[in-house]
Amino acid sequence: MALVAGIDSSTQSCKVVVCDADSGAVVREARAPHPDGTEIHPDEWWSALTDASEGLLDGVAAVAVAGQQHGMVTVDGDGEVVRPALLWNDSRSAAAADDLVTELGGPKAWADVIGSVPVASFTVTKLRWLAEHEPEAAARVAGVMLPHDWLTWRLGGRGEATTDRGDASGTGYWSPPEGAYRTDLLVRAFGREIDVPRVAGPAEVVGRTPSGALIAPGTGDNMGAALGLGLRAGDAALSLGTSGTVFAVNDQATRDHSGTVAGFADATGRFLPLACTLNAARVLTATAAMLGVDLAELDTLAMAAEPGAEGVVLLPYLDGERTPVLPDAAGSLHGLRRSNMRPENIARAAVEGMLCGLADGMTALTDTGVPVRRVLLLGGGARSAAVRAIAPTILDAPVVAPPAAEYVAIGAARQAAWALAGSEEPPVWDTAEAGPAAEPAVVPEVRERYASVRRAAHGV
Ligand SMILES: Nc1ncnc2c1ncn2[C@@H]1O[C@H](COP(=O)(O)OP(=O)(O)O)[C@@H](O)[C@H]1O
Ligand SMILES: O=C(CO)[C@@H](O)[C@H](O)COP(=O)(O)O
Repeated sequence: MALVAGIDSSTQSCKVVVCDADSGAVVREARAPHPDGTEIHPDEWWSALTDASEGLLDGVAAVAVAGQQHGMVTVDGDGEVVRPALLWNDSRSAAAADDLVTELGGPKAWADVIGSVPVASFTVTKLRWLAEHEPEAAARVAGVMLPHDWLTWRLGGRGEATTDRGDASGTGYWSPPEGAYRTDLLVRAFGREIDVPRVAGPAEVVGRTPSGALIAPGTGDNMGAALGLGLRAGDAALSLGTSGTVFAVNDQATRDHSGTVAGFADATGRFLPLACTLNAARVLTATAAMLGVDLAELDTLAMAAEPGAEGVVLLPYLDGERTPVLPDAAGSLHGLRRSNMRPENIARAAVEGMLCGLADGMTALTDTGVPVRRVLLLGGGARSAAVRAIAPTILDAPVVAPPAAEYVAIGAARQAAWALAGSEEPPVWDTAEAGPAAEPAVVPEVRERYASVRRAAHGV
């Protein structure tokens, strides 16, 4: 039995799974935490990866890394890290994003060229911020990589730097419709040309680990999840990790001029239109902490309240927000009265608020012409019984919760198995076989009230 490994280096932790290359069955797995913060030295990711994979990779024939998207890793001419990486959820480059959008002629101009309208998450805006705010560090930069690029490069002994089209599509200087770097946009942002990783083919072998395992190109974490779930036409994944994402695999490139849907590429040669919120599973942990309960008790409270939480609405912009673009917003509770100010309603409002933002993302996705006939829940937040119970009251499509598993890491392992097999298509794995879907039981007033509170509070 050949074994392959997949690594998910995400915002809060590094997860490693080892799978049977033929069936995808998970043979063993481990994880290690990442430090909190929106600015992290990449050595922290390496150390978590090393800790999590300790003793796990023996006998593994191929490996791939899927990583949190967009993070800016800058290296000097010797390959040394210039400054800690700015992560996807670091909003300091919001003004740089506005400037870049205006300079190119507005949101449509960006969407037409790269399929997305850059916001502070995108690497291109972080490069502009660095050039403007830290000119001495910027002067030492010889190259820029994404988190998964840098880890893949380290695994391979710091040889050639590579990336894949999925993760490259979140930089803002690689165009999914054109399938090529737009060096002009990188130079526009940073002021000069710097090295970028070569974009490898979806199942190319890009190196070997010191123990001889093949290294596949890896990808962004959402693209990894799409591979791990085996997303098909009509499926939308709704991931509740640190970020909330809703995405689908599509044959055509997406260009959403409103910017709500990012027109990313996937890890197989197709496309991955995606909407992303900055506040997802941590809305639940923060609400549980505020109420002084654990996550299971939060579930019980939320499920004891009526849909709509008797009028209580949480706008969950605890870390600012990306969709809608409100980088400086704070969260807010609305509709409190003496009669409804109960923990049950606050818990329910947290789950509903988190899901309403993603329901809006799903509507934007279908508005671009992507069909959604089924929603698959994944990520840490999908382990919540309340989320699984409440999702059908908010999302206008049948909802399924595949068995709880690390689908990003499994997707990376599937890519590794693909590179190992050298086949045209990825191996067929049925790791995400889900039970019956919960039919939608939408309570329209919940989203309507959420939207009217959001408009009143933020004008969007
Ligand atoms: N049963 C649960 N209910 C609610 N949230 C959960 C549950 N289990 C895990 N989480 C949350 O999921 C998050 C981690 O999810 P994960 O998808 O691994 O995130 P990331 O990939 O961004 O690091 C944490 O914030 C954790 O508190
Ligand atoms: O920025 C995005 C998508 O565009 C995020 O989805 C990141 O890729 C982080 O993922 P998680 O750590 O939340 O899984």
